[in-house]
Amino acid sequence: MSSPLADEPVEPAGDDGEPLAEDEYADYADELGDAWEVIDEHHLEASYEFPDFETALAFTNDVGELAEAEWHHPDISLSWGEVGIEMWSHEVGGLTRADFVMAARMDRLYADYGE
Ligand SMILES: C[C@H](O)[C@H](O)[C@H]1CNC2=NC(N)=NC(=O)C2=N1
Repeated sequence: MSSPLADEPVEPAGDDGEPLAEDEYADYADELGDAWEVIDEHHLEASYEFPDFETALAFTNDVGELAEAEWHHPDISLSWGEVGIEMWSHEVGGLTRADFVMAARMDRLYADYGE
C-alpha cells in the first residue's frame, strides 16, 4: 500500500525556491516505503529489485513516463534485476515536497510489479 502522498499533485519547488530543511520534510520521509533513504539532507535515494533485466527495464520506462508527465525527473540507474533512483529538485538544489510525491508515486508503480 503506497502513501497517500502519491495522490498529491507534483507541484514545483516551494514559492521561496529554497530546499526543505530536515524538520520540514521529516513527516513526508516517514510516509515513504522502505526502499527510500534521505541522503545528506539533499536527495532521496532508492533501490528497487526485480527478477531480471527485462522487468527492471519495464519499471524504468514506467518511471520515465511518470517523470515526463509530471515534468519532474529522477536520476535512474538500470542494472540486471535492479533500478536505482536519485530524486531531488535541481532548481532549488535540494528536496521539495514534489520529490516525496514522486517517490510515493514510484512506490505505487513498484507495487504493481508485485515484487
Ligand atoms: C528545464 C526543465 O524545465 C527543468 O529542468 C525541470 C524539469 N525537470 C526537473 N526535475 C527535477 N528533478 N528537478 C527540477 O528542478 C526540474 N526542473
